[in-house]
Amino acid sequence: IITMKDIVREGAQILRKVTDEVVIPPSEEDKETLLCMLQYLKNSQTPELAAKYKLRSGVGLSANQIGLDKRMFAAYIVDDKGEHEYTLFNPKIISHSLTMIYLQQGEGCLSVDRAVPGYVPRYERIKVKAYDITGDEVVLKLSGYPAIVFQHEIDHLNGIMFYDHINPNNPLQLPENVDIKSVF
Ligand SMILES: CC(C)(C)[C@H](NC(=O)Nc1cc(F)cc(F)c1)C(=O)N(CC(=O)NO)CC1CCCC1
Ligand SMILES: [Zn+2]
Repeated sequence: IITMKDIVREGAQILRKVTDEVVIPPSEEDKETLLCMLQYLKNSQTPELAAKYKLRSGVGLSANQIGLDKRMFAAYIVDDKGEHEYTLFNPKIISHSLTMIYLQQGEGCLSVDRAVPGYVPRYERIKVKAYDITGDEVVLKLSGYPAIVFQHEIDHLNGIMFYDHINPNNPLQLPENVDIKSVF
C-alpha cells in the first residue's frame, strides 16, 4: 500500500517536470498503480487506517507525487451527494469559465510539509478530457471544489505547485478585473 514515505516532498525535481503521457490502452501495471493511488486517498479518509498508517487525509494524488513520470492522477471526494472516485490518465482541460474561485482557507499539498498562506485562484468551471481506468475517453464537467481539486492535480502533472499561483507581494490579493469568489 502507499503510505507517507512513498510521497515525494517539494524540492524533488520530479515535482517540477511536465510528466509523460501514459500509453493508451493503459498497461496492467499503470492501472494497478493508479488504483493504489486511489486506495491511498480512501485509506487516508478512513480514521482508523489514517491513524494506523499515519496518513495525511488526501483528496487528490498525482503520479509524480509518488515519483512516477506518468500523466495520471486519482481523486476521492466525498460530498453530500456521496463518494466520487476518479482515476484518470492523460487529463487535459479543454475549456474553462472566465469566472474564478478560491478556497477561503487557501491550499496545502501532500508534498508540502509547511503551511503556505494565500489565495490560489482557480477556474470555477472546467471541462476535462481524459481516459478512464479502462482506457475509454471521458469528458468531465466540474465546478466548485471538485474543479479546484482537478486543477491542483493537473497542475502537478505540469510541474506546477499551488503556491506558484499565490501573489508573492500580497498573498491575500486577488487578481484584478477578474470575477472571483471564495469557496469554503
Ligand atoms: C494537502 C492536504 C491538506 C492533505 C489536502 N487534503 C485535503 O484537502 N483533505 C480533505 C479535504 C476535505 F474537504 C475533506 C477530507 F476528508 C479531506 C490534499 O489532499 N490536497 C491534495 C494534494 O495535495 N494533491 O497533490 C490538497 C488540496 C488543496 C486544494 C485541492 C486539493
Ligand atoms: Zn498537491
